[in-house]
Amino acid sequence: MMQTIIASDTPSTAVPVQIDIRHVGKVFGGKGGDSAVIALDDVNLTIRKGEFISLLGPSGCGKSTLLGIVAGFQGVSSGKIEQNGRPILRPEPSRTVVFQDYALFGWMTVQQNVEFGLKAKGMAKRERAAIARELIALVRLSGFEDKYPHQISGGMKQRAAIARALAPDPDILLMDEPFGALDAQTRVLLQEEIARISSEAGKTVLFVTHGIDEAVFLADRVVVMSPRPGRVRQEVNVPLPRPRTAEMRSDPWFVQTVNELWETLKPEWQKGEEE
Ligand SMILES: Nc1ncnc2c1ncn2[C@@H]1O[C@H](COP(=O)(O)OP(=O)(O)OP(=O)(O)O)[C@@H](O)[C@H]1O
Repeated sequence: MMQTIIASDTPSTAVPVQIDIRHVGKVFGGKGGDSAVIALDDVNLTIRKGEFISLLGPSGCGKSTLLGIVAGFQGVSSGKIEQNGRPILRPEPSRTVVFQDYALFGWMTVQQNVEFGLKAKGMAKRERAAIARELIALVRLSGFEDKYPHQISGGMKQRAAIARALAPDPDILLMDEPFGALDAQTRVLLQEEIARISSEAGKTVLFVTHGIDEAVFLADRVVVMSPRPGRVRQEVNVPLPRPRTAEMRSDPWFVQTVNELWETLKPEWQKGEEE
């Protein structure tokens, strides 16, 4: 098996821990004759402020379940999960989520979608309009403020969804296969965009993906999960400097790491295909 690589730019232990996942287990079903599914088993993960973590693994290894637990959508069956030392019990604006299917409100313009969370918080119109405009510029959608979701492309919808998720100024941005529905070229462009946006916004990010190259390209640390039961099998620190740029995809370390991860994960992917 591949060696876990410890990079020289591993976030210092002086950087505060933001999310602390300790011995987390999650079981679905098992009542009334159902067979239980152990979605997560003894998962441990520490996420430090400002880190970009990719959660990588084949279908069914519990990535979305873990992201949902960090979001506060669902509780743990065992173990504990904390944000800044306090248990995560419910969804909060300090942790926002970008899903694969955009989840924009179809009856609202881009501007209104981005303002939505700020309006819900009771922020005054001028202030929220100014914040939304800034974020729309950050995701390079200036000029499209008044468009409705059906009037813009999939990639633009996902940019708008990212701006909307950044609007409440969350501690952590949770992204569940956000580029999964996009064509290959748009996906590559958006990967470069999120690398830039997360650096510029200085956000902690937990990014769920099946894509090995996407996981390595974006992350400070790739957390590799294995299925049945879902566990963390390996962590790879990524020594590539920030901001990430397209040419880093041909860096020998990048190419070798993607290949090694593929060799490691291939049997599990093949097994998943056969099921
Ligand atoms: N609400 C639920 N009820 C029952 N089983 C569930 C539920 N949610 C997830 N599971 C099961 O838990 C396991 C982990 O699922 P999860 O969706 O977290 O995996 P994943 O790695 O995100 O997969 P994918 O990449 O396909 O989205 C799977 O076996 C799945 O069928």
